[in-house]
Parts: sequence; C-alpha cells; structure tokens
Amino acid sequence: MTEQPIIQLSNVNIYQGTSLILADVNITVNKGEFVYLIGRTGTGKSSLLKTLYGDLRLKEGAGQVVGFDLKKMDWKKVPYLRRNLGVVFQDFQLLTDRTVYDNLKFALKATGWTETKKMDEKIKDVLEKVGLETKGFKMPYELSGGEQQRVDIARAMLNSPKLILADEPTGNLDPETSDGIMQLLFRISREEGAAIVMATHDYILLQKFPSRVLRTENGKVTDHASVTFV
Ligand SMILES: Nc1ncnc2c1ncn2[C@@H]1O[C@H](COP(=O)(O)OP(=O)(O)OP(=O)(O)O)[C@@H](O)[C@H]1O
Repeated sequence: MTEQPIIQLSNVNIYQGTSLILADVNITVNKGEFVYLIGRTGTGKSSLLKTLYGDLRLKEGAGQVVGFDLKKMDWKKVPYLRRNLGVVFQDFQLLTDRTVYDNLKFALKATGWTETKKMDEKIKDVLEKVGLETKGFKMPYELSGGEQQRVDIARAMLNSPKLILADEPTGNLDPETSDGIMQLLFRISREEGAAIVMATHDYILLQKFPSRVLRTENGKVTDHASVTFV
C-alpha cells in the first residue's frame, strides 16, 4: 500500500476575506520532504501556511493535511490538527515570563499531557535534539535569537509531528545563526522523517541548502524541483 501524502491540496482556492489570494493550488508533499515556499511579499505564502494549519478555512477545492480533511473537518477539530503538526514562527513566540522548560511543559499540558515523568523525558529529548540540553532553566531573555528559535523548534517537535510548517524561521537571525537553524531543520526532516514546509525570503539559503521549491506568484503556486531557476 502506498503511504498517504503528508499534504495534498487539489484545485484549492485560498481567500483572505473575499479576496482570492491563490487560485487552483495543487500540491503534494510526502513524508520527510523539505520544501521551500518563496515568493514576493504579499503573494500569499502565509495564507497558504495558515490554510495548512487550519487558521484559514478551506472554502474551495480539496485538502488533506496529516490525515485531516481540511474541507470536511469540524472547526472544533482544529486543535487536534495542530497536535499533529508543528508550527515555527519568525518571532519565536515564547512565553517571556517562564523558563525554557516551563514553556515546553506548558505546551505539553495544552496538548493533553499529564504525567510529569513522561513530560520531563520528552522535554529532555527535544532539548537534546535542538542542542539546548543545558538551557532548560534559562529564561527566554537570557538566550540568543538563534537559541530562542531552537526552543521554538523544540516546542514544535513535542508531539513528534509528521509535518513542521515554518514561516520565515530565520527572518530575525544573522547569516551564521540561520545556517545553524537550517542544518537543524534538515536534520529533523532526515532523522525524524518530518516533512517541512518553510517560507523564506532568503534566496542565499536556497542556494546553500538546495531542495524543492514552491513559489507564489501572480495568484498561483508553481512547483520547482530545485533552486536552479532562481
Ligand atoms: N487577515 C487578513 N485580512 C485581509 N487580508 C489579508 C489578511 N492577511 C493577509 N491579507 C492579504 O493577503 C495577501 C497575502 O498575504 P500573505 O501574508 O499571505 O503574503 P506573504 O506572501 O506571506 O507576505 P510576506 O512575505 O510579507 O509575509 C496580501 O495582499 C495581504 O494584504
């Protein structure tokens, strides 16, 4: 039996309010794939990602993400969809009033975890994966931007998602720190088998870490096997 794709959109139209932002979107992303999402500002990258994590309702076309039907899904089920994927943002979105450990514990509790021992093991595991095993007791403001982004990625990994959606995860980072985050994301897709879709403006990263590219342009999404067209 062939495995179901992690993302499948067929003939999807994406709206913001009544404005059609992207028309006739057809995308398939399979297990462990790393896919860039590029395009000029305002062309719909965030709108596409929001559709995938259930922040924008799918109105037209058919869509499946990590086994959830975006069209038929009861709106109340969005939290379940979110448990099955990880989302990483440009601005980290950590809770500033608590430690790294407590940020991760808060996210676990919010997604239904209750046993302290299991939560501790999971937090240790994800912090090791992002190279921050000694930083659990730190407050977010005591960390560099790159370290905060690693905590955000650790948080996205808590529920072992098959998909991570990253909206400009290196947007606030210097080039060297960005390279470290890219290496981490590629390692997660390789070793954990997570598919990753990453929106970026940074074409240098595409050259350094080539992979499949989706481009938003003129109200459409085009699919490119690699970066060579840029
Ligand atoms: N909440 C909203 N309500 C109405 N229109 C919106 C909303 N969010 C975005 N838009 C519009 O939808 C279009 C696509 O925006 P979107 O944020 O998806 O683009 P983007 O490619 O992610 O841009 P950027 O690279 O600047 O983040 C823009 O014209 C924007 O003004």
